[in-house]
Amino acid sequence: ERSTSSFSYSSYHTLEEIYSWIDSFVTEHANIVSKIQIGQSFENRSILVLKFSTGGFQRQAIWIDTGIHSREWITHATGIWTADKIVSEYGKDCILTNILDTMDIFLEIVSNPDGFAFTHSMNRLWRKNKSSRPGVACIGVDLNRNWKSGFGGNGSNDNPCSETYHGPYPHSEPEVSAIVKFITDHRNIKALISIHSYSQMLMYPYGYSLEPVSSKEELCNLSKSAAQALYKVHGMQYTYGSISTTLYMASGVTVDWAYDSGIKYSFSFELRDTGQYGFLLPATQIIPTAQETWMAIRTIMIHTLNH
Ligand SMILES: O=C(NO)N[C@@H](Cc1ccccc1)C(=O)O
Ligand SMILES: [Zn+2]
Repeated sequence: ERSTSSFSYSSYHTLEEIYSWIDSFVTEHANIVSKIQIGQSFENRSILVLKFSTGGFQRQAIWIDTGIHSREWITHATGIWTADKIVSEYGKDCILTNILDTMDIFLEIVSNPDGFAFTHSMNRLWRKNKSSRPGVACIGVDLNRNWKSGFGGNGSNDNPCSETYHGPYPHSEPEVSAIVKFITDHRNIKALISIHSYSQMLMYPYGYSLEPVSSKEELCNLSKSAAQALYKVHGMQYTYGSISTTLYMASGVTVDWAYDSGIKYSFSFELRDTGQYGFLLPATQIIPTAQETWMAIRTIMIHTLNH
């Protein structure tokens, strides 16, 4: 991509197109965006994070990841649009400007690059990463079951051929350990938003337990406000609540690890739709989905700034 002006934000893109867009995007907005490689995938692809910062050092920050499940293409597309929204709103939208004048934003768009490449080449519905181990018959670990909190519990599977295989041990997967290392070393991440599709839900911990988290009132109210802000844009209804009570038991998930690591404002989205197209959401819905999701993300960010 020579420049982002020719990039279509209303289309789905390949890994190569996204990585070259990232380079153009960072070049064009070098005053506020930088690119960090936090690690390498199992198949040795770069794992890239965009950093949005207006200065300071180790400022309190917000982490957003998309694409941890490779078939959920609407999430990468939403991440890309969100990156462009952040740079275009800075200096215009006073809420986003206030956020970025105090906090940094980290955005990992392709959190599972090997799986994503595979959805373009071989299997559009591939979910896991592409790790393989001697003597193990099937490929891939579910990167949303490989985290330490509740690892191996109900709502994950110890069968390597399962779509929810948790892996041999917590943080065994390079795509997960890279994030763990980055967030742990940073020491000042205040909110984490991990974006999936589909079902139209906004959820907070726990997935590994039916027990309510200590901050359940606050997280419930915040998820309600965020869902309402989302609804106002295009009338899409999102349900909200804890993962285990709203969706199903899921152990070893990103947001449970984040919450148990002290990141109180940890949320997971399930974007559009509710099953009509599912993972094959038409590209015509990319921008509407991203627009409404932005209003929910912005609600979570301003709450994080003010608390
Ligand atoms: O990935 C999908 N659907 O595609 N659903 C998520 C649901 C989820 C999201 C966040 C935390 C726990 C559970 C999954 O990993 O099962
Ligand atoms: Zn998912």
